[in-house]
Amino acid sequence: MASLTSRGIAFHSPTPPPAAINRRYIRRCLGSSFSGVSRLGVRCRDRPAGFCSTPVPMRVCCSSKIDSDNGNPSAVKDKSVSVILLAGGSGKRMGASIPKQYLPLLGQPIALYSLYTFSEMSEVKEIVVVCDPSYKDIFEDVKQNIPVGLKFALPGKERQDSVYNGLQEIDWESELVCIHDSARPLILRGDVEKVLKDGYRIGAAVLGVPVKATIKEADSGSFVVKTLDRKTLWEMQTPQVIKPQLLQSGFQLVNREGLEVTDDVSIVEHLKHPVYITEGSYTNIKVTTPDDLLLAERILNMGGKVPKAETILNMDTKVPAS
Ligand SMILES: Nc1ccn([C@@H]2O[C@H](COP(=O)(O)OP(=O)(O)OP(=O)(O)O)[C@@H](O)[C@H]2O)c(=O)n1
Ligand SMILES: C[C@](O)(CO)[C@H](O)COP(=O)(O)O
Repeated sequence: MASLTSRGIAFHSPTPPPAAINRRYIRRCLGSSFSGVSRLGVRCRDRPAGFCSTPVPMRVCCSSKIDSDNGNPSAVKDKSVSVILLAGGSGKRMGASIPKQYLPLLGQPIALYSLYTFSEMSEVKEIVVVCDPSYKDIFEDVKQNIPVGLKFALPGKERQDSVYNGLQEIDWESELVCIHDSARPLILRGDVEKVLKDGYRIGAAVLGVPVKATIKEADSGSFVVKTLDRKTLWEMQTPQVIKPQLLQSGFQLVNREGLEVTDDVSIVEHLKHPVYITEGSYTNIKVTTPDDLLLAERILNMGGKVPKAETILNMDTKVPAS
């Protein structure tokens, strides 16, 4: 049954919408294609031990096989991570009347999916939501249901300005900053855990997936310059995890030199500090255009872990009139 909120947005909620998806369930639905076989045709667990033990920037490898945790699976301490949840964009490419991160996905605003996922992780101390003040209440309304502190920061003109504003609000005692696009609602907790561990070891790590397509470089007249070697190409996602002081130093350089970046680890790359790619999941899509909404809905419908169902069911989500 669809219910209409005070802001006139219909939220269809016949059953509690899932706030996270279950990797095992998706694997069952998709068969062996979702079993961790990389583009190189090598299963992560079949790679030789130590394959990834030397941190090399941008090296293609599978983080789950890294053995430098010294057998300690929880190297990242409890309450040592500040999450910056980016919800300050306007979603032009979606073309909706409100920013895409507040559109309902199976009855729940997109931005709340990852908020819940992070809030359930013991490593997370606080979540700094970067959003326009007129949407703050969407997060305020669920504050009492989540076990971590919520802070707010104002969006900047570009994504990198929003990250900078969020960074200024974190607790500087935190060992890691974990930056996430709220427009990526399907992030899996297991993938966050992996990228946090890699970020902790290396100083900077980013979730990514091997590029499946053939990518060509073209000149301004649309003539092919060259075909890039697909084996070396990865598509970047979020979360992107960086030690706070390193990110702050990176921002000093980027701001001083007026550099533009489209993701967060690029800031660290400018410092020539190694950045590690943690292999993530293709399902961690960024909702950018209307077809992504349909895809996200389909992926959610295939899985079904529902943390905070009572929160979602009782939620009186408000979306401001445009
Ligand atoms: N000034 C900005 C721009 C983007 N974002 C956030 O960064 C994430 C990724 O950005 P993108 O998908 O490009 O979002 P928009 O900028 O909103 O989309 P568009 O480019 O279509 O306008 C989103 O969660 C978005 O809300 C932000 O916090 N501040
Ligand atoms: C950071 C990012 O999500 C990596 O894929 C992305 O670059 C941000 O969004 P945009 O669509 O590139 O603006």
